Amino acid sequence: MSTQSAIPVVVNGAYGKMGREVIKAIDQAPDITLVGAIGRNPELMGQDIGEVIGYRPLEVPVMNDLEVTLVAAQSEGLAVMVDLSHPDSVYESVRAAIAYGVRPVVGTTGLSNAQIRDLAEFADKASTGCLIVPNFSIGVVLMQQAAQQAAQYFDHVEIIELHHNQKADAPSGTAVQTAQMLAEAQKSFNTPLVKETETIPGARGGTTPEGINIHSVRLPGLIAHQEILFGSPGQLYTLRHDTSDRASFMPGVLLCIRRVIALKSLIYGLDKVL
Ligand SMILES: NC(=O)C1=CN([C@@H]2O[C@H](COP(=O)(O)OP(=O)(O)OC[C@H]3O[C@@H](n4cnc5c(N)ncnc54)[C@H](OP(=O)(O)O)[C@@H]3O)[C@@H](O)[C@H]2O)C=CC1
Ligand SMILES: O=C(O)C1=N[C@H](C(=O)O)C[C@H](O)C1
Repeated sequence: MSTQSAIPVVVNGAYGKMGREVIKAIDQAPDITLVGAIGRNPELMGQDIGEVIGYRPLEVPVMNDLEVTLVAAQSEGLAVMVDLSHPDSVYESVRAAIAYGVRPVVGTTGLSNAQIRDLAEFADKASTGCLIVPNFSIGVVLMQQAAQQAAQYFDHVEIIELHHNQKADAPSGTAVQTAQMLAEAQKSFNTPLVKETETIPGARGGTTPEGINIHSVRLPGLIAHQEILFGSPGQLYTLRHDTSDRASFMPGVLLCIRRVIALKSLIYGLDKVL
């Protein structure tokens, strides 16, 4: 019989589209317990987060003071902050969590490479685990691994990511991570055959330092989708992942909560902790 008590978790961005799903998933996980819920809407302060999200009373009030909530969480044991908020605020929130010894699981996208490097250094110095995970779904990990294999054989690749039109950042964190994984093949992609001219700026998408084009589509009716297209003379190889429900992210989120408490440094990507 295990004597370990449940892992205390704070959710930042608690009543957002992802935050609310995470709160329900935590409630159904016997080894994890919600101890804090952060949001900014002053009208919701002090209200029960379970009721705010239309679930069931959870006896955890919505708070807008991250630091107070982190201190309270830390007093309950080795605590975790799941961040599903906004690119503008995520860097500061993650730094604050590390400073208070609370392990961040970061789903929020839009962090720059420099910010990630800085957080890695900070987590290392503090010997505090931190997981940055641009995509929590297993299907995306499998697609990225297949893409890495294909990159050994194809010299031409473009990424198309498609999301709902309430998404703040472009390209998606998943697309950025996918391009970085392709770049591990250490080759130059997409050498142009002709001089290209964009008659509409941006028509060829954004280009990563490795020369991989990323195209971002934003439309109502979409959730989260990505295609990776490899081309070579006479053939096209397409990998595609579709998210039809945010439930697909929850096993990954719960896994990361369980994994991060044993870490002493920052790890980037779900694939590294599976
Ligand atoms: N890693 C993954 O697998 C996934 C990652 N994501 C990422 O998670 C993040 C959240 O996505 P989603 O739930 O769809 O977004 P939502 O906009 O639905 O939710 C974000 C929440 O964060 C709060 N918020 C917004 N701005 C700020 C800010 N500046 N400071 C603090 N809190 C803020 C908002 O509440 P309020 O303004 O009231 O505080 C809101 O409730 C995005 O970066 C998205 O890309 C999404 C899906 C999967
Ligand atoms: O904003 C979203 O919705 C999503 N964001 C993440 C990203 O930017 O890759 C993960 C997933 O695509 C959903």
